[in-house]
Amino acid sequence: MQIGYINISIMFVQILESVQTPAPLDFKTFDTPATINLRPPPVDRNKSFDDDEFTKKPIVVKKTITAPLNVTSYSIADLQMATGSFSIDNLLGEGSFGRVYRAQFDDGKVLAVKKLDSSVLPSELSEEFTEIVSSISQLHHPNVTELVGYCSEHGQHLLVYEFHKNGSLHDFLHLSDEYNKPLTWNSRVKIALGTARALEYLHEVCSPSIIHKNIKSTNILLDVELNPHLSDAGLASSIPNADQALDHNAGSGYSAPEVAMSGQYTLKSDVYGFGVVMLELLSGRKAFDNSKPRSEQSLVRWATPQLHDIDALSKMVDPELKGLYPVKSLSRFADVIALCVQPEPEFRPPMSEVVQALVRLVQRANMSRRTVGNDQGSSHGGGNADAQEDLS
Ligand SMILES: Nc1ncnc2c1ncn2[C@@H]1O[C@H](COP(=O)(O)OP(=O)(O)OP(=O)(O)O)[C@@H](O)[C@H]1O
Repeated sequence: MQIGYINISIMFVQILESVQTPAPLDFKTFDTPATINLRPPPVDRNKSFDDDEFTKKPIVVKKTITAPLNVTSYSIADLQMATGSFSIDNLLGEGSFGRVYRAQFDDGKVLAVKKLDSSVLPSELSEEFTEIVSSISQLHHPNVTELVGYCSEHGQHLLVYEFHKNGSLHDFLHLSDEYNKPLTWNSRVKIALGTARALEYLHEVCSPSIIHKNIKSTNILLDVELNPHLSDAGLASSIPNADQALDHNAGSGYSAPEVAMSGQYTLKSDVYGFGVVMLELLSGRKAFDNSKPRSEQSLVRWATPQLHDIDALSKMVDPELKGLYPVKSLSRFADVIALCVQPEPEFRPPMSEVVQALVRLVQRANMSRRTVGNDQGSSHGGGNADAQEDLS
């Protein structure tokens, strides 16, 4: 009887210890970035009840590997109210993983709700969803869209993010209307630098490092001050079958050549996608545009031979800028692009180097502004595109 009591006590202490020792991801700097999977090792569902390890810790096995959820849990009813029953009027867009809705709550707060498609995450995978939420909720960076909540009810899985009023960089660049003025050169540099910092954080600060896998201008959201926020961070690397859902990206113009060949995503394929976004910022063109003549449809193929030729560059630059850009800044920006979109992944720079190059570009622009007084001397079109903003 007493032995039984001691055994039960030991088991109880074991369970308590396991529950009290969650394994949160740490975000220390690391030396050798590895290809990562944010998810903990999969649980072997074929293990029998006789299995030694299984019988010793039957309840707490998953608890020890999933960090606590520190985001709000919403009910479906809450989200239905806030999105007008997921009405078309509140639909912000639809992507690889599901639809995104604008949600306005009773207290006036506005958030974005991503309803994951059941084909992406079947209803029975609720435990996997908890792990996904747990992983993504640990990402905190000023240029990464923050996960603020989730909902897992009736087999539905929804992610609730902060809402960015100015929508995506893609829409801002390519669907500009009377409300969206063309982006100034400085705003473009600011967006590139912020996005580079977000990727540097995922690649080189998070441990294990996170491959975004889906860098493109629709995943860069802009706030009211046009600061960029990278969306979907940690999503593709934690959803079990994400790579299949991302297959349609093959012809989108953002996919690195080696991804198109082998389907293998790496940190360097993210760097390539980032280079394509920079090209979009420079040229105002889409990554792939089938309304253009064949030789100009792929932005990378069309633009890369011209990146080191200043005359060609000035023809390639977004006409919406109306010549208002400092020529040196443009050519340094083009140099960074050329490094990022190299066909050989091993020659592409790590994101920390991209950040440093863009910081130097901004610092030089700020210095020359201080010494010259304004940009007129160096602006291609004689305008003063950048005098009003400090990017550093
Ligand atoms: N947090 C948000 N705030 C404001 N708008 C958002 C937010 N998240 C997404 N959107 C809008 O919803 C659209 C769809 O987003 P989503 O990420 O689902 O798809 P996508 O970026 O077009 O494609 P993919 O799923 O391949 O990334 C975005 O282009 C953007 O306009």
